[in-house]
Amino acid sequence: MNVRAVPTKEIKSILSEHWVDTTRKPYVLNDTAFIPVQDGYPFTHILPDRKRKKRGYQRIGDIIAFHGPKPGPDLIDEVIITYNPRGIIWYKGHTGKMRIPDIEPLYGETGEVTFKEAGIIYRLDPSRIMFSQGNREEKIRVSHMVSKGEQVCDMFAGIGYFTLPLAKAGAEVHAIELNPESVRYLRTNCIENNLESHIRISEGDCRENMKGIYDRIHMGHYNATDFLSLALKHVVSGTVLHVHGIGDITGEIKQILSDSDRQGSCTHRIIKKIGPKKTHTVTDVVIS
Ligand SMILES: C[S@@+](CC[C@H](N)C(=O)[O-])C[C@H]1O[C@@H](n2cnc3c(N)ncnc32)[C@H](O)[C@@H]1O
Repeated sequence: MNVRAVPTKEIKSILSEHWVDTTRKPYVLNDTAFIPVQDGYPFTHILPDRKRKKRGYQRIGDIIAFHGPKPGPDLIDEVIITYNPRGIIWYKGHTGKMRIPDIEPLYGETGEVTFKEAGIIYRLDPSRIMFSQGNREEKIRVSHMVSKGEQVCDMFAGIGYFTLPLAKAGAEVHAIELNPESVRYLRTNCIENNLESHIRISEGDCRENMKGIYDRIHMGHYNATDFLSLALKHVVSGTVLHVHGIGDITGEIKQILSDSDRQGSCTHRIIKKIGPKKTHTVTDVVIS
């Protein structure tokens, strides 16, 4: 598709020009809009035809990451033209309990990136550590639930995905993480965000590191229910748990509560779609 790059703020007036191909949609990227041009008129760029179904990818700093099937050369070219990224990677999957990404580099370089999301600075190497932008709304939601001085345990802290927004919202967070490389980024990210006095980091397994009673327990792991009976040893009436999982796990949670002689109310919500008929969910459990 032949397009002309124009300033986005001029798009409204330009769309009525005679050279515009009105059968195709303009493509807008920040301050630049790419307007489809009719045959025979001058153009500044050629973009791949955009008729195909839109394929999702993440922008993690200046690296583009694809999930799902391997993208073809046309899509890779489109992404290069559109974003001029430092590198493009394809996440083939994750391995082991630390969810270490199995990636294939597709273009340019990979390596450490620093970026801001909802006012928090994150640093990580997306080719070595997972990052899910689909959890953005959930991070905002839970951080709005926090009261100042609340004692929170983040049992699967990673590089601080939830730890950092929770601490920024006023919580005192005990962040536990098994993967030493994630812990290294977690420490850096605490300093980058000036939150080191509100975050206590334990490097190791949450099964050996939880201490005392918490007001809130964050369980950001797809197999969180495997760790729920342990978490229930660190609650009192009023403690809130955010139990992540795949699909509706409220039945399983109620069974574990009952087996542990605990009672609580469960509210289940979908965070994102992760495959055909497969959803990443979170169930808020308020202990009574
Ligand atoms: C799914 S990732 C983190 C996800 C993050 N909370 C999010 O939703 O984006 C899970 C993290 O838990 C860590 N992990 C896995 N098992 C653990 C355990 N038993 N104790 C502590 N951390 C663990 C992994 O290393 C990984 O960083």
